[in-house]
Amino acid sequence: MSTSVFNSVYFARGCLWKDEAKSSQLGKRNENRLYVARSTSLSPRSLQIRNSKQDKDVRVALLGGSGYTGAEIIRLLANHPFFGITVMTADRNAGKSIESLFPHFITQKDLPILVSSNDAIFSDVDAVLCCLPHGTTQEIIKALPKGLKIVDLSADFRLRDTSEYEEWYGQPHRAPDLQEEAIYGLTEIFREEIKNARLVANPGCYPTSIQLPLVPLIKSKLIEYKNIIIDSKSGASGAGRGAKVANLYTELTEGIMSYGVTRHRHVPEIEQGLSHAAHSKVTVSFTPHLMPMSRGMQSTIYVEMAPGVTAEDLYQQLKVSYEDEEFVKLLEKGVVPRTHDVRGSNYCYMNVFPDRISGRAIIISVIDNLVKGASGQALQNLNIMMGFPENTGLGYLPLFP
Ligand SMILES: NC(=O)C1=CN([C@@H]2O[C@H](COP(=O)(O)OP(=O)(O)OC[C@H]3O[C@@H](n4cnc5c(N)ncnc54)[C@H](OP(=O)(O)O)[C@@H]3O)[C@@H](O)[C@H]2O)C=CC1
Ligand SMILES: CC(=O)N[C@@H](CCC(=O)OP(=O)(O)O)C(=O)O
Repeated sequence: MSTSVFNSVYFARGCLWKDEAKSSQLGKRNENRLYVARSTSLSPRSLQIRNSKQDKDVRVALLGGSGYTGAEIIRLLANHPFFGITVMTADRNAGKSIESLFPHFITQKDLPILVSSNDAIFSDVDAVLCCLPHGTTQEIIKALPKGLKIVDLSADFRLRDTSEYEEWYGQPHRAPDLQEEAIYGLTEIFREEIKNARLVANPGCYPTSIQLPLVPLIKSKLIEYKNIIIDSKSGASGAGRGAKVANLYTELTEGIMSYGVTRHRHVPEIEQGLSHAAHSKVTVSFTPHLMPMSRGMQSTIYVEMAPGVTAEDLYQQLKVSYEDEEFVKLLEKGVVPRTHDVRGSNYCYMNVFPDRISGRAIIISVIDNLVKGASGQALQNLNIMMGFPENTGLGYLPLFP
C-alpha cells in the first residue's frame, strides 16, 4: 500500500495524528478512535511493532522488566502509539537483554538493556511503571526525581492506613508521606482522582475482580454488608516469575490449592475498597486458590441481598453502572463468565445469578490477572494521568482458544 493510500484509509476511518489526539479532549472516556503516530514514510520497517522511544512522546522507565507483569507491559506497549520504554531495570537479571530472558521478544531489538535500580538514570524519563515485589517499592519510589508520573503495581501504596500495611505486610511503611498522596487505581471507580494523580497504586488482581462488581452494588445499598463470601481462583503467573516450589509443574498440575486461608494480604485491600463505598465497615470471607493454568482469574461471590431486592435488581444496577465502560462487561443474563473469554485482554466480564436460596445471589467475575489485574489496568491509569484516551494501546481482543 502506498503512503498516500495508507493515509487516506486511516483518515477515512477517523484516525487522529498524535498532536491532534493530545490537544483534543485528553483523557476523554471510551474514545474508540484509533490513534496512529505520524510517519512521513511508511516502509515495511516503519510499520513493525516497536517498543523503544523512537517516535513516541512519553518516555517510560519500566522497573522490574524481567518479571511477568514487566513482560506484559512490554507486550502491551509494543502497540502503544505514545509510550516508549527508555529505561528498564531488573535485580538478579541486571545486565541482560530482554530477549535473553523472554525469547518471544526477539523482535524487540531496540529495547534498552536491563540495569539495576541503582544504575537507572531518570533524567530522560516522563513516567515510571513499577513492577517490583511489594516491600521493595517504597524506598525505590521515594528516591525517584519529583515530577515523574508513577504507577506502582505492587501492594506498597494500596493501603491508606500505614499501620494496616505494617500488620498485613510485616514491615513498617517506609514512605508514609507518599502514601498520603497515592491514589488507588481502580480505574472505573476512581477515574477522576487518577486524572490529577502523581502516584497511582494499581490494585491487586483479586481486589480488582472483586471490587468491580461489588462497589456499585454496595454504593446503591442493594446488598447487605455482612455475609459476603468470596471464592477466587488464579493462574500461576499471579505468583510472579521467581522460582517457588508451589509453582513447580508437579505441584500445580492436576489439582487446585487453597492458600492464605483466613489471612490473605488482599483482605484489607478488599475491605478498604468496599468500606469506602459503604461509608461503614464491610468485612468479607475470602479464600484464594491456585489453579493449573498460566493466566486468568475468577471470583465467585456469594451475597445476601437487602430486604425486597432481587437478583434482577443487581443485574440492572451493574448494567447502568458499566454500560458506558469499555473494559467492564456485564454478560447477557444466564451467560457464565469464563477466564477463557478475557485471556490476554483488559476486560472484566461479570454476571449475576439468583441463588436457589431466597434472598441470596451469586456473582461471577473474570479477568486476566496480568492484564486488567495488573499491567493493562496500569496502562489504562497511565493513559489517564498523561492525558490520553484511556483505551490507547489496549485494544487487544481476548486470545481464545
Ligand atoms: N503477577 C501478577 O498477576 C500480579 C502481580 N502484581 C504485583 O506486581 C509486582 C510485580 O509482579 P510480577 O511481575 O509478577 O513479579 P516477578 O517476580 O515476576 O518480577 C519481579 C521483578 O522485580 C525485580 N526484583 C526482584 N527483587 C527486587 C529488588 N529487591 N529490587 C529491585 N528489583 C527487584 C525482578 O528482577 P529479577 O528478574 O532480576 O530478579 C523482576 O524484574 C509485584 O508487586 C506483584 O505483587 C500485581 C497484580 C498481579
Ligand atoms: C497466585 C498468587 O500467588 N497470586 C498473588 C497475588 C498477585 C497480586 O495481585 O498481588 P499483589 O498484591 O502482590 O499485587 C498472591 O496471592 O500473593
